[in-house]
Amino acid sequence: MSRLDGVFAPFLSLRRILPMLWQSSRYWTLAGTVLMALEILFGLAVLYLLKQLVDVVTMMLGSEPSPSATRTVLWSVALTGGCTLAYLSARSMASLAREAQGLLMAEHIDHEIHVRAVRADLAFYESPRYFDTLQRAREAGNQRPVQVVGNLMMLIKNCVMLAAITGLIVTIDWLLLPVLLVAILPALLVRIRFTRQLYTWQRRRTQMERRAGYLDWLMTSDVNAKELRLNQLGDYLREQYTELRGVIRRERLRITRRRTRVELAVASIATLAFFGALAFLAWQTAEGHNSVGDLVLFLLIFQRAQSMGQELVQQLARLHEDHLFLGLLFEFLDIRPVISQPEHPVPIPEPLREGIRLEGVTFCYPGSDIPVLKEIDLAIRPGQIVALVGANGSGKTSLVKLLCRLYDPVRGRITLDGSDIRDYGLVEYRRLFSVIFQDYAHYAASVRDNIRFGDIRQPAETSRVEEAAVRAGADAFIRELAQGYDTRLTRIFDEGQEISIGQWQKIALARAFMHHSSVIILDEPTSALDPGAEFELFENFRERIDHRAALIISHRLSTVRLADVIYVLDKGVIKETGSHDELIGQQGIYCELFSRQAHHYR
Ligand SMILES: Nc1ncnc2c1ncn2[C@@H]1O[C@H](COP(=O)(O)OP(=O)(O)OP(=O)(O)O)[C@@H](O)[C@H]1O
Repeated sequence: MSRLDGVFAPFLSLRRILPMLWQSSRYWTLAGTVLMALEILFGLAVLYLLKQLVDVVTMMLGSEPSPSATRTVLWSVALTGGCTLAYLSARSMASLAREAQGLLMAEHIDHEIHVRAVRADLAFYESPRYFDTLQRAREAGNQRPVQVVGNLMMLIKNCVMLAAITGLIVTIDWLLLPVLLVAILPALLVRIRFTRQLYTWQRRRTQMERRAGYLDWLMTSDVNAKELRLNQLGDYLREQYTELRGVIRRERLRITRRRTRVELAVASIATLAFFGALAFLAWQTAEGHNSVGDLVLFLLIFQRAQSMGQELVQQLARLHEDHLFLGLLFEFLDIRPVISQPEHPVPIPEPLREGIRLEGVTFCYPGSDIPVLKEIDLAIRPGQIVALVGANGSGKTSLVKLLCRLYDPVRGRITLDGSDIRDYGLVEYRRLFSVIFQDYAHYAASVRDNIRFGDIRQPAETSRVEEAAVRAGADAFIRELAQGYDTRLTRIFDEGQEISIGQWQKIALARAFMHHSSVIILDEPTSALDPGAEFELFENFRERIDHRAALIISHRLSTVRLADVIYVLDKGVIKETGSHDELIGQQGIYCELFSRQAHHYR
């Protein structure tokens, strides 16, 4: 990118920012623009009136004092004072408008980020590259867009002011114009160069910053407090954190040191230019080519112009910096989900006749070409209970993610009543399922909401929450809590209460039962339940789930016995299929696993 491009690039951001600004705060945008115009107008009027005042007083010095001349001076003073008051009021109101604009724009950007974050594919959160984009968008901050507009307004204001003052300087001697340029331009180029360097460095360091943030979270969050203390990890983590912060600090200071050196050189050139010009003017004045007044005027306004120029440089540099960081925000806002909605979705069959089938499904996670599922054929018919068993990492959870269309297969297809699931509306299709994953959510909300989140379309006071809790075997312990269903869970907020892991799991189960879906998917649903609770859950499981279809993943083979069909996954491949009795008869992997577990129980 050329230097000139660098200077003008920030204005490109405005193409996207201005419509956002207009959308988020029309009233304040209009008010802010009008007030800024008034501020410039009154500011210039004050300068002009001051000059007039000095002219009038100078004229009076050479003439006799008279009441009319005194009145003129007093009127002139009053007018200048009035304009100054108007200027100050416009400036204050403009700053109020900018603040209001800023708050509304920040909310708007937050909203845009949240919409994209919620819609983003699951892959987004499972890939560090994408996750960095989110982090950088967050760092770009929600204040940047409004800063760009604020800076631009100030820039326009300063440009108008500087033009007026430059005009005055040229009236002294046009040769002073190149001197003024030498005093301003190099500083501008230097600032732009270092802003770019800082930006590139920050982009490179996102991962490191995120890692430091993670270590900070490890040391300060309650989630890991127990392990951290028992394993005495505190010192180790602190050292790692200090080391990372040290690298970040040193690198940043290196850039700032370089910048300070170059800026000092540039400031020296500007000072040389100023004193050179002063020497020239002093010589000209001594030779009688200039008046002493010109010399005084030069001393008064050249430095003012120089400081305005520096402000301008800073505003341009800030605008440039904002533009770079806004690029990061736009990068995130432009990410489109890969799991997309068809243009003309097929209506979901009601009720399901054939159910769901996986036909030759192969799947690799994005960024990897190692298949975690290979040529999978599997069917879940309406009302059928299907179980999936297999060693850790054999691909069970990945298969559930494909079923729910959190990912699409790389090869093969998944069908619902014969049609590819990519032909159905995404939201409608996902609504067919209620799922609890192994790492189910612990919401810092009331017990009622924790369950209702399984079907948020239900009203806040729905009796379905209690029904779901009864089905999950959670009702009894919930009623014993201090505020029953209204008890707030987790200790993140005041009055929150913590419950045991098994109790959390029962609440997660209730959340899955809350939604009257066509298919219920339970990934390790009883890993934390006591044997009594587990037995009760599966004793009359079919009635409990209203004879809907279910997919159960469990390492406890006593649990999967009740399934109509059991699939045995091994390294992403289905090795055995059949009912419990059939698989025992096959004397294969399942039979061996079952015998081993049964042996332990005996
Ligand atoms: N987000 C991911 N990105 C890349 N690879 C992944 C991701 N999640 C899982 N894997 C890989 O996919 C394979 C299957 O993982 P999966 O979670 O499906 O196994 P699982 O059978 O459910 O295991 P477990 O019984 O331990 O829950 C593993 O080798 C794992 O490393």
